[in-house]
Amino acid sequence: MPRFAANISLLFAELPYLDRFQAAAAAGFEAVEILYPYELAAKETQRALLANGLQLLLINAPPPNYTGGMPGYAAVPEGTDRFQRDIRRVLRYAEALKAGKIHVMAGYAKGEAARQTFIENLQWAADRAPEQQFTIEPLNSGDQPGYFLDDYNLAVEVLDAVDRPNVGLQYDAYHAQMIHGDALKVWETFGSRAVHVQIGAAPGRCEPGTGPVDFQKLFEAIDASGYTGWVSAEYTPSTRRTEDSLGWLG
Ligand SMILES: O=C(O)C(=O)[C@H](O)CO
Ligand SMILES: [Mg+2]
Repeated sequence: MPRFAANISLLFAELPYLDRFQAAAAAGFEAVEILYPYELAAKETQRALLANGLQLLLINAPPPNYTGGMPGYAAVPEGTDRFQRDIRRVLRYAEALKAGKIHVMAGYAKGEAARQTFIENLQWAADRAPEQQFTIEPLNSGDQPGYFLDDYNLAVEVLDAVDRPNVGLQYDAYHAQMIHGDALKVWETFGSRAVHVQIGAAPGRCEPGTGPVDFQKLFEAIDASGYTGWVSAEYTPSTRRTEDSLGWLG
């Protein structure tokens, strides 16, 4: 079985932010990801990680957060100044929190200029912080209408054009199933490009087992592929308490 981590922006969301770290550790997780840790000074998140012996796997760029923030500027042709400013800030957070990976969000844009902008911005970020691993993740257009990166084929075309060792694919079973209708097949086709993995059932984005994706098979395929990184649970629990949604961990 893969090593599982908790995305504490979605899991344990019934608790105040700083209480989620202890809850994740008590549930047996040793690693977490946080989509938008920017509402507090990095020091506070750092303390919570340390106090609970947790490793931080991933944060999103850009700030600020879900509520009101744009989902990135990396592919927005007129957004390059904003993109670079955001990346500088995110890198400060990532350094303070020892975040292993930064998910760079593409934003709302379409067409050739957007594609070129995305490629050049990713190259800029990759060259500015060669020690930092960056990821890109296709998001389904039902949740994010107009989001540039909405397909796994497009993601690998972009990665090939970016051609930097520190920019890779973030595979998410929920989005893969929503976009292409078969999360397992998407893994089999594109999994070799993945540097980070997230899971959630589709279409409800609840815990594994609440939709048609066969997670047992998916976990076996992930193991068989040689992927040795973390698999992060990124879903909205169907239960009131997150702990009660964790039966799939076995
Ligand atoms: O929506 C997702 O699946 C993500 O991982 C994004 O990072 C959301 O911000
Ligand atoms: Mg995801």
